[in-house]
Amino acid sequence: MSQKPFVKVCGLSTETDVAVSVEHGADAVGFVLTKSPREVSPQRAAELVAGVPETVATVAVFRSETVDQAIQLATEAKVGWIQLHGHRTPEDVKAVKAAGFHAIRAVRMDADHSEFEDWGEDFLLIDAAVPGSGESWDYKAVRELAAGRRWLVAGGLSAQNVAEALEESQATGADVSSGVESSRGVKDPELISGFLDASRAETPAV
Ligand SMILES: O=C(O)c1ccccc1NCC(=O)[C@H](O)[C@H](O)COP(=O)(O)O
Repeated sequence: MSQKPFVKVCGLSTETDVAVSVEHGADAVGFVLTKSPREVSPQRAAELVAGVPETVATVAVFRSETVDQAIQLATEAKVGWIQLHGHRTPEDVKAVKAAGFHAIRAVRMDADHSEFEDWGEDFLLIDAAVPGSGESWDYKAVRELAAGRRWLVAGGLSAQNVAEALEESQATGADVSSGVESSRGVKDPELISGFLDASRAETPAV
């Protein structure tokens, strides 16, 4: 990859983990506002967002919520971006954008090809079957399907495989959660900084 990848660290819940992500060059930080071991309230997300510089994107993540609920909760959390998992429609993306948010739409790597079409989102996020599960997959499998899109590769990434995943998939960037945790839902600052450094490393020639 010749351009610097766009890297998002997701599922943050402490000031320390947000600060480490920002200091080590994260382009986006994510807060899970849906049922998850990483769930934070919109009020807690707003406290964390207050410590994020404007140059870094703040993302609220949703799965089972309707788009109207997501917009309401994201407004309370004071984020600039909404990430939608689950079954979605082009109208959902339009509603997010019309409400003044940037949009990330998440799809499973094995979704119907029609779901990889451009619905007007800022990024497509191509993930494992279960979001936030730490499951890896064959990142090069969607390379042709996603070519020409702005998209993030996600699912089972860590400092050990992110550079290779970016190279193989030709994604615009990467998203991580489990791979920077010491146990489920508990982020590790050293793993966060290691991931961010590794995501910008060139893949060694083989
Ligand atoms: O992280 C969660 O628990 C979660 C729950 C419900 C919907 C989305 C969720 N996470 C979304 C993300 O952006 C994750 O970072 C992405 O799925 C990658 O996760 P991981 O394989 O753990 O790195």
